[in-house]
Amino acid sequence: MPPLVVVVLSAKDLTVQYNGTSSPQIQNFNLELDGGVVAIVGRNGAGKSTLLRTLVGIQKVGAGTLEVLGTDLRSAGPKYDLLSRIGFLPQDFGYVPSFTVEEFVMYGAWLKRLPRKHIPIAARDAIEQVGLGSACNTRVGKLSGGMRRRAGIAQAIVHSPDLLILDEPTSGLDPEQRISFRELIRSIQAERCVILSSHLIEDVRALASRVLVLDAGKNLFDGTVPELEGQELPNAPGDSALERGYTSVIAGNRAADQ
Ligand SMILES: Nc1ncnc2c1ncn2[C@@H]1O[C@H](COP(=O)(O)OP(=O)(O)OP(=O)(O)O)[C@@H](O)[C@H]1O
Repeated sequence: MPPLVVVVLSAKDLTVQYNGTSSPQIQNFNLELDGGVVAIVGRNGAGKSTLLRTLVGIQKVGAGTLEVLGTDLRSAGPKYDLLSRIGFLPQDFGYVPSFTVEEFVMYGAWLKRLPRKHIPIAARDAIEQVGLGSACNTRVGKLSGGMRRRAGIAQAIVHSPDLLILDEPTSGLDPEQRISFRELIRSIQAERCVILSSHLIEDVRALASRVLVLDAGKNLFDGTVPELEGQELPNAPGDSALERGYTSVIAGNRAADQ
């Protein structure tokens, strides 16, 4: 018998529009996902954060359908069960500056309804995984930007979510930490699906089993890293085949729009 494929996410003709804007920020977006690490790339304002915010129910679905871990995101009412299975690191995440790293991560675990007796150990584990063990008692407000982002990643993984959604997780990390972050994602990807947005092509190449190129809210490309490299057009700008493939996809779409 073939293995059972569990659909993590299914979006069909998904359209999302902020109130007061004249056109949708996400247009007819389609995606079926059953695992792996998916990287969403696109220029500033392409709609990456809007899409990720919609996947976790912060931004509402305009039209089309969206199911995440079997929950229909168009349905009304609280979605505690779904949210307890998702880890989300927004681009600009909130924190109480006076909390220590440990308190910050424990608070995240409590919000995710982890049983009280498991919280201290889960928090310690997550903090160790992001390499912040020695900063456990440091106040979050005193951390450097990159260290604070690592604390954010620890908070996102503390409840061992089935789906991890990270908005530009490596921005502000130093090269060593970016390498550690990739190792962390590799170590957790076997058990859970990861969706991340990134402007950093090396991170995409190192991590992604699937890449989506988003431009003006449209999904222009959905495939593997080698397939995106294969989109390269003659004279396309970029320092690597992947960058050239990416710029070619964007340029091809602009030419088609004119
Ligand atoms: N709250 C909002 N209200 C109205 N428009 C918004 C809002 N948030 C974002 N937008 C608009 O939606 C579009 C997509 O923005 P979004 O932040 O999703 O892009 P992005 O791809 O994540 O960009 P970046 O790479 O700069 O983070 C942009 O045109 C942006 O101006």
